[in-house]
Amino acid sequence: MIEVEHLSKTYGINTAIDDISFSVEKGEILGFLGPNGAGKTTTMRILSGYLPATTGTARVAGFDVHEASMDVRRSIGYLPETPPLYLDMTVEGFLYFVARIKGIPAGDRATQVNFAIERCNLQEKRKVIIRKLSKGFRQRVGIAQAIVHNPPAIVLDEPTVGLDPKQIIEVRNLIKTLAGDHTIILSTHILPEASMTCDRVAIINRGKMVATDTPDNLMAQLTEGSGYELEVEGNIEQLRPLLQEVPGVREVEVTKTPEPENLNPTPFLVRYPSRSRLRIVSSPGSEPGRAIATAIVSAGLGLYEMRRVRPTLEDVFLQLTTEELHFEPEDRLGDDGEAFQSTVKSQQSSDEKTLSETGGRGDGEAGETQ
Ligand SMILES: Nc1ncnc2c1ncn2[C@@H]1O[C@H](COP(=O)(O)OP(=O)(O)OP(=O)(O)O)[C@@H](O)[C@H]1O
Repeated sequence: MIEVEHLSKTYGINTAIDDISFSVEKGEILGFLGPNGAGKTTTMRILSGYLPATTGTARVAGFDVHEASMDVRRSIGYLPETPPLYLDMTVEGFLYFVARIKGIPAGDRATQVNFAIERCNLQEKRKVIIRKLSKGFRQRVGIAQAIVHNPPAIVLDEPTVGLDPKQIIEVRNLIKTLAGDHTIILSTHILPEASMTCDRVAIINRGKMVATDTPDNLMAQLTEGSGYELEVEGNIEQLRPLLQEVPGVREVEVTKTPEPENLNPTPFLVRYPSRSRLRIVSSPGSEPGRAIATAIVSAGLGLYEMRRVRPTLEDVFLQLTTEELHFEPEDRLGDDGEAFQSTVKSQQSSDEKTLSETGGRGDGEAGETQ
């Protein structure tokens, strides 16, 4: 549905995007991630026909953005970071206005406006002046104006920025319901949002595409950050060499040692002063959890908590977009610009398997309400 090939854009001497290529299949939601100034908005504006590229091609629904820009505009709905709303119009009046601007024939406008109002759940607000709406409802009106002509593709630039947690969930759910019928590109800074909402993500840094894959695949291949956190009671120095011998264990770090009772100034604040906390880093692809638990129990120590730690999309993002990359050579971008084939399974908290006195944290939606 959307195909981008070797797209570049320069502003004077400043290269905003540099030879990027990607595609989005029909019905897919692609998350477009990148730090500030990475080139996301520039790419989205080119795709939406609002900005010419310097070199390269982009096609939406088969139409070239340069050669058939009017067809492209008919095929795409664009929600810029700041929704273009006329605050003194009613929701309905504004959508009729947009429908006319977008060239919808007069006889079809009522149907199309009703379609957008229903899809965005704005029925109760259709007669309300936009100025009086909350930011969340204004964002829905912004999405309604993007879909009023029922385009096959939708481009949303930071659609949840500035919304409160409840509004974020509502807009996110709305985006999910639009997928399937529509192909969606969604830029966001909220990485759990990308994990939860998007089928695939594309990560752009300094104008270059550094990764495109499903969030799960990207996370699954991250070499750093997999391991376990444990709470153990007993002689930790006796245990440490045993753990280091377990196949798949790369590093054992004691993060909290037992506190000598006479040195503990506030014993009532420390529930378990005799226990240690450990962080174990496992080798990529290994699964030493069972052997770790066996080693601890066989050594006669108490195992009170064992929690798997998995890299998150945030870890992937940081590794790909910070200066000091820590990848092994085979995990880096190839010199030929070949996409990064990388990184870690499942989002950290939702899949954490906790073996604990108090049970699992079960905070898989931790990012949801931030
Ligand atoms: N009109 C312009 N003139 C000159 N430089 C521009 C212009 N628009 C964007 N740039 C530059 O191009 C680069 C990419 O900007 P762009 O807005 O596409 O990034 P972004 O990823 O959307 O950033 P953000 O997340 O902050 O919105 C930046 O270095 C920016 O300063």
